[in-house]
Amino acid sequence: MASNSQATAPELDMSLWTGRTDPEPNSERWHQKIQPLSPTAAPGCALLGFESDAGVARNQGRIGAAQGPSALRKALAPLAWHRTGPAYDAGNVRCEGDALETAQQALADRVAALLKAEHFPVVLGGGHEVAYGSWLGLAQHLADNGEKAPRIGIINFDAHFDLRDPTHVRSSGTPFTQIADECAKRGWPFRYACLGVSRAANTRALFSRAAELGVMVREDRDFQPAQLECIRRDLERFMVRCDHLYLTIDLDVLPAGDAPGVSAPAARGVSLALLEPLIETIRDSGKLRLADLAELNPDHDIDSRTARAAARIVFQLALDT
Ligand SMILES: N=CN[C@@H](CCC(=O)O)C(=O)O
Ligand SMILES: [Mn+2]
Ligand SMILES: [Mn+2]
Repeated sequence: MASNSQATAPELDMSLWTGRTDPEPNSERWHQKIQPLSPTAAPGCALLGFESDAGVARNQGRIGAAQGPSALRKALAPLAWHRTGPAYDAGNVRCEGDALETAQQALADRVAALLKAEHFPVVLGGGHEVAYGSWLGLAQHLADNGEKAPRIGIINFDAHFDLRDPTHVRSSGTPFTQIADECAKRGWPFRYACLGVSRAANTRALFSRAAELGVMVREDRDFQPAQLECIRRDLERFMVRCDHLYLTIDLDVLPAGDAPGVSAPAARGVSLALLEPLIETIRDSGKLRLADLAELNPDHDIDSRTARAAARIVFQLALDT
């Protein structure tokens, strides 16, 4: 629960979960199966919204991602149900005004509680400032469990490194530098893979910082069908060196035509057809503890394309058979 008045946890609103109902047996859709999270719920996939675009505003981007969680739920609601385990709606954490740090801490507390209850949290952003709160929740949980220096692997599908200098402004452009700083403070290794990076959208300073931090980088142009197996093998080598994985997907990694509803659309991007097999590899690794989706901005979406792509990714991540 949010611990103060600046980041509130609005009542769970299940009214977004509507859609087509088929009369045949075995024809359920997400809106018929998802349940409001209760404290005694059996372990399952728990969706938690992060209603924030304060980080995007600070990063001089196009605001609107605070409405992302609702748009994503609406797009997921009518999708067919293929899970065996339960799925829950855990409500939202809302960032009030510019109170980003408070909201990130509230998100971390909620994520840590979900992990403690053995759920698989999928956080629905929100700008990519969601990543700092998500990671902090996993870190809190692992520290509470007595892990001294957990090897957390962060896998970010993104056109951007989001490794800007956070000294003066902490924003949607700084979460991974903030995490690197936090890891250094704690004496934890920082393991970060950033896949789908656009060279044109990231300065030389950002490439240098990525190199200094030992980031695994694959550019958007590396994603060719013939190279997919090679990228998968590299990713597997990265994952072997980690105990726990945190997957974060910035929807601006997709081509702008597929995902116009983001703050900073990618001129080139990587298609979902190429990303999906890698997401499945990560899902099936046995190490994935937490995932989030960032930057869905319904104000700039066209015919819910971005929301539908995001929902498809959540659908895929939640498959357990
Ligand atoms: N999360 C956003 N990241 C990008 C935005 C780039 C832009 O607005 O053009 C970044 O800071 O690099
Ligand atoms: Mn991005
Ligand atoms: Mn990003």
